[in-house]
Amino acid sequence: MQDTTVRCDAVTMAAAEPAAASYDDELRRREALREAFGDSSESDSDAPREAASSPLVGRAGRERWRWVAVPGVRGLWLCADFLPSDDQLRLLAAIQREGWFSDASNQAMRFGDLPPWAVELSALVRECICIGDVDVGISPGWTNEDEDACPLPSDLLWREPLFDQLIANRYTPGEGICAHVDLMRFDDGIAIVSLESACVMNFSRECAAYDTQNTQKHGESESTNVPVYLNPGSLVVLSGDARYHWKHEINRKPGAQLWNGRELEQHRRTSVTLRKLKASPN
Ligand SMILES: O=C(O)CCC(=O)C(=O)O
Ligand SMILES: [Fe+2]
Repeated sequence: MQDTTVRCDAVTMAAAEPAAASYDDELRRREALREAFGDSSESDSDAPREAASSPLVGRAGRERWRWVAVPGVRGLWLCADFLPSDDQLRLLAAIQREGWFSDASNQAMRFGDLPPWAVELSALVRECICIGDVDVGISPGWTNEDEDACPLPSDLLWREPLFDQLIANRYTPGEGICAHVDLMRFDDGIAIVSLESACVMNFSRECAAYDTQNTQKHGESESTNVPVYLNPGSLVVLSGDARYHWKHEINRKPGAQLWNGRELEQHRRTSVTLRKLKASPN
């Protein structure tokens, strides 16, 4: 067991030393560009500016951004089409180039000085939250103008840096992550990008059980479960209730990955989780 990211199967971890964070500057964006496209794209003066400023997503991706509030879990938002397929491949290639994963290691953590592609990804998460369409769906009592009707409260959205910690997880078929709430040393506002195999992430909340007079049954509780389908290229954002009061879990044991009554085919899955460390008390 490590961190709160309790993998259901044995994993090892390649952790880096914390390093000083310098976040969103132009130099890093350029490095990210080189990383994703190679040197040639920078010297290509005919390249459109939009493409040059964001290697992980083209304009087509941006136009599709649509946020859905997951019914029943306050603070849980899904953007299913965050990364189009070619951008997913580019992100995977950038992760692959880090050389983090091997037979013995399927998780990597980085603190502070994130790789350029992760800095770029963080900026893209912010942009997606800012400009993506919002659909509050059947969330009771919300309108699209509500403070709640935004994937991240503005104090989290505009903090600097937005994220300074990442975990990349690689799951082979059958491997998942046990139910957990992320450690309290991480601040509110967590983003998870899914790549490769689709999966169902289950959110569960312990609720006290009540009898017919609505009095709590001694020592009893019931669990509310909300399954969320995470397709490759999707982004989920957790804050508030979803981050602190709901556990999340991916159970990929045979028979457990059910969606619309059918079992999902399992392949390798890679995810990138972005978080922000809480300031340490001096
Ligand atoms: O792999 C995922 O999608 C979730 C990872 C996670 O929950 C974590 O690292 O805390
Ligand atoms: Fe987690």
